[in-house]
Amino acid sequence: EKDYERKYMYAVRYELIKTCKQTGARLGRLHTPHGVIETPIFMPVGTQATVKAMTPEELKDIGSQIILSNTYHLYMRPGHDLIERAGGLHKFMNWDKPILTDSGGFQVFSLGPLRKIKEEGVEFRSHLDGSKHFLSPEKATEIQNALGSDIIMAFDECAPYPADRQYVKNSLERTTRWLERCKAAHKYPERQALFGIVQGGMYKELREQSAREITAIDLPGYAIGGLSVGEPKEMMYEVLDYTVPLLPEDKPRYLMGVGSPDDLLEGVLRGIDMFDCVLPTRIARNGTAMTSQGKVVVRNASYAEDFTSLDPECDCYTCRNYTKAYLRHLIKCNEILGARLLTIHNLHFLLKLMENVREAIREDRLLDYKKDFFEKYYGK
Ligand SMILES: O=c1[nH]cnc2cc3nc(NCc4cccs4)[nH]c3cc12
Ligand SMILES: [Zn+2]
Repeated sequence: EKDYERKYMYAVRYELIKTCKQTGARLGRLHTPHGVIETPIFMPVGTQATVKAMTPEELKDIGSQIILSNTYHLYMRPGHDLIERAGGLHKFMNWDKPILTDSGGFQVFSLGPLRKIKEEGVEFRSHLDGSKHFLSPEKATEIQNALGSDIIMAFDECAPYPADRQYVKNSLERTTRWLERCKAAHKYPERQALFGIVQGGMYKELREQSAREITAIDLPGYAIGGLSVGEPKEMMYEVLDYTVPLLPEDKPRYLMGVGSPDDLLEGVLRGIDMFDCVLPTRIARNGTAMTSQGKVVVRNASYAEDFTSLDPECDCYTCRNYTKAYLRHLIKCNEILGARLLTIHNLHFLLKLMENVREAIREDRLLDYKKDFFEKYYGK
């Protein structure tokens, strides 16, 4: 389309197709400048402008609709200005579908003692060479504007777990002030959608306060942050139980950093539309596969002479062409092909799971699907 058409296009528009009668699950479509995304959706993580070990073509072949990348990492290396001169992140990494970038807050806070938080922003030392840097709502927004991602995340503070109530309250209130500053600094709201992030730790009243404050700021989508930070699963589900209903129905809901198959299903049941997690790609590289029969640690000696497919019920390239014995061999030798083949399978497994979930919502049988999946995958 011509430039003037793009000017009047929404950056991101959520279309709610149906809500499951049995549960809070939703079927939706997310319209973005780089294509339409069917939700609920799992987003593979490509921290340094690559989903590790995968080409864009392989990502498309397994059904990836959108990928994540990281503001902090790309700012540190190769630099957001270089990527801007390359024509933006899509062009730089040759990915023409949607991209979501996290704002860098979480990564900087994960640096631990290397950082100092102030109202203005966060001072930290580079994990690469120890040099001093400063990230603020304005800087994080400027970086994401330069990267050109379709969805950009507000610069927030993900409170550590556990954290005392007063700390979490002060932190969520600063995150709200930082969101206002991100929205004010955002240069291209008509083509990059800024999502706000709800914080509040594990405290019901603070989650309600954060949800009220963040959704009072009109934005194309909202995320739930501050979870998947080491808290018990049941605690995360409880926070979702009372936080998700406070988010507007007509906007996408993104649960950051989640997750494993059970967390994805529990999140969908509670009305979450978008997920991301490094798990499938990370465990693939050290030899663990998610299969229809549950986890298979293919590097275990028991598979040394197992000449059967990784997952008999999977139709991915890896399961159609290689045996567990061969995959084990590759992983033991730390061969690059081992990481590639297990990554292809694990991502395909989660993307296929979400495709099955969308179909189950369409046919109002999500609870049955979840029960069957849990019995096969977790044996319970
Ligand atoms: O509040 C958040 N704000 C912005 N980004 C996040 C990313 C997040 N990722 C996880 N968990 C997944 C993990 C990945 C590596 C260590 S934990 N939790 C997260 C919380 C946030
Ligand atoms: Zn497979």
